[in-house]
Amino acid sequence: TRTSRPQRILKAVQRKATVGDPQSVITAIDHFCRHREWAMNVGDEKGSILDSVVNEVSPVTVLELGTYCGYSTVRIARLLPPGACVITLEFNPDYAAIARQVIKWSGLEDKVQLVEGASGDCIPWMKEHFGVQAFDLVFLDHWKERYLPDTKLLEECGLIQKGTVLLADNVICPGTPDYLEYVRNSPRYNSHYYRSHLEYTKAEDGLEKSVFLGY
Ligand SMILES: O=C(NCCCCc1cc2ccncc2s1)c1cc(-c2ccc(F)cc2)cc(O)c1O
Ligand SMILES: [Mg+2]
Repeated sequence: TRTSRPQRILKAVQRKATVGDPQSVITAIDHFCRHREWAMNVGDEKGSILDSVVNEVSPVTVLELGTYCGYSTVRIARLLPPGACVITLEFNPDYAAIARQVIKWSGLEDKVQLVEGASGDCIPWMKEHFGVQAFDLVFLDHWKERYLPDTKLLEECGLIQKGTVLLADNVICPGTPDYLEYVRNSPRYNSHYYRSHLEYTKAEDGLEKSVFLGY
């Protein structure tokens, strides 16, 4: 059967990127998705905003919800200092298998823990299994209707503490209206919308950054 789109993305990385060079992996994926086939990576425009938030937060522990091919995992991990790490959850085993190879090609496997499973099942085990106290940064990029329930679950599990930054992709397209309403109206979050575009297109999309203010 035909290869899958994630497999074709991995091929583009193996053809165009240099092993151990995260920027070349990012550039190879962006080139493929802009000129060959669209894919749901956060992309270069929103990716630059992601980079600036990671640099501003200088997180020690990051949670990414939704790995896909590992594009944003590589963007985040390449900016982390030694000792910092990103735990990334992926539900789809085929996506996870490709992401592991993309992350390995970039040479960042020591900074990444890829967990296969559904966010609702994995989040309650985070403290026990991974010795995480609280996350400094959470990048939400998974099922759009899971953004709000998983944010509430993270709060209940004590994985969001004063100062934790939530950064959510696709708040306009496909859209996460209930999540936006919650973080923008809750007295416990300070929210800011970074206007941008849907990856590799002219359609509007953006990232919402929400800082938890504590109880
Ligand atoms: O669905 C999107 N992303 C989530 C994929 C769901 C994968 C999951 C990961 C995981 C981990 C843990 N638990 C549960 C889950 S479920 C997505 C879709 C578009 C888009 C935009 C316009 C279109 F016309 C068509 C697609 C753009 C984007 O940037 C996206 O991120
Ligand atoms: Mg996205």
